[in-house]
Amino acid sequence: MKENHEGSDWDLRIAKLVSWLKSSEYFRVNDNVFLQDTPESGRGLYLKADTVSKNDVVVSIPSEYQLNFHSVVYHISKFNADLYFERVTCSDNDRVEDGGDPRSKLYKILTTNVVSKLSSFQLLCLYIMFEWKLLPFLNGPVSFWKPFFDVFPAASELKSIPSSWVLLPESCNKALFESLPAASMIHAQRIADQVLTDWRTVSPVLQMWSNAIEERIRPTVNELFQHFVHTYFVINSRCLYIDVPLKKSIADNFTMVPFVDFLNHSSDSELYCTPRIEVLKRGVCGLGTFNIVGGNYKYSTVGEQILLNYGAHSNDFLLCEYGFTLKDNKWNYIDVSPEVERLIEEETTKRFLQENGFWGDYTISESDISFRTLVALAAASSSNVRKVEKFMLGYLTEDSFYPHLQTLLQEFLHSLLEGIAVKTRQLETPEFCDQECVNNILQIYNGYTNIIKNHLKDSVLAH
Ligand SMILES: C[S@@+](CC[C@H](N)C(=O)[O-])C[C@H]1O[C@@H](n2cnc3c(N)ncnc32)[C@H](O)[C@@H]1O
Repeated sequence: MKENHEGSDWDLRIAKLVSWLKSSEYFRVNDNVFLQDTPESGRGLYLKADTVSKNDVVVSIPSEYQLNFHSVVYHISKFNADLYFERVTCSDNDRVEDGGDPRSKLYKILTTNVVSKLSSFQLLCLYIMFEWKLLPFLNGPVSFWKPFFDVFPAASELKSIPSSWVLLPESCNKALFESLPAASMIHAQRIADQVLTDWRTVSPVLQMWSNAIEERIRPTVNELFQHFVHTYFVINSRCLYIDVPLKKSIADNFTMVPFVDFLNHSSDSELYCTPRIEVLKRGVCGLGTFNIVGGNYKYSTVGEQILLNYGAHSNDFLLCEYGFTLKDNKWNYIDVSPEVERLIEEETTKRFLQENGFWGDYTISESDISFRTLVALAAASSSNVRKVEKFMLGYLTEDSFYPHLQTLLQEFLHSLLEGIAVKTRQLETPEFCDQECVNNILQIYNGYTNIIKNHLKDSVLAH
């Protein structure tokens, strides 16, 4: 991690966050844990004393301190009576009098019709960006969420996210994008395209709000876009799954939870802490109290990190969504689709695989060469289509293609290793400006190498 969080300013911000959360009697942080910052993974929670065992509550954050589609709609409705969603928008008693707060005027544009067309991401980007980045320029009101915003990561802490290299003209990592493995490059480009789509949707509103700021200090369109990208990746790297009744799409089901978002990731999904949501405790606005509870692993060594599992994610995925990679990651796999597809030279073989739904999506993980990959390689190694068809249907095993398939597989794995060696050597040249970002990519290739070597070892033993 890049930013130094040590020192009194940070301590003060954390103290203010805790004091804000303590306004609710339901806020809890386990007495046995403490917050610490390390150069490797930034802020995280660690064991201070005693133990954290299965089902022990590590953190508990009530609904009204979470940012999600429901709580944002509720907060906007305090300034806009034209925004109405049953049992979500505020009652007339909670509405803010139009007494000079600029939001009473600016939030008017967010009617029920407008808001219901926005995704969770778009609404949260819009709202957080306004309350965090623009409201401070409008003399007077302070956002309810300020203590939460004040502990958000700085833009510099999100610089390892590859989509930002292509989105931000000033990124010094632009050249690195070409060195990404294909899987990361495709994923990062997809995120960058989504950021631009969302920007196109919300930027007219943001620009209108920004025009309310005195011209002398008003952000330019370019600055607005930078704030937007920053806000986008803050949300993306810190959101947690929750059921959002107002929304249908899975991508809309998330919430942002202070303090819980200090927990770092572990690939061991079965062992470490897990979320538990108490939907009956929805409070005045929101989706339920968000608890993190201990899992099967019992924390008993003082100083060890309390970890959460973000999902069964490979290093390609972690880099693109969160901007980090793990040294050991059991969920790593290699997408070898481009390389396998290049091997299939015969047009008839390609058509045969396409017609049978076996074209593309070829992967190799530590434990498996996927069946699809074996079928495609069997088709490349044999001219006997009937035999490949029987293999496809499960009537034959890959051993029926011995020795051609096994030889082709060995050559294929060796050629993958050579390709990785070339990419790795390119990354070791001094032309790249940011070693931390380079190291993340090297760590992905290293994971690939381990997977391939494992299969080469197996195939040598098998034959
Ligand atoms: C939900 S936040 C966790 C808190 C974060 N460390 C902080 O300082 O605010 C997610 C971010 O933490 C970092 N992170 C999480 N798990 C990590 C890990 N195992 N190793 C390195 N960085 C990690 C990544 O930068 C990621 O984007």
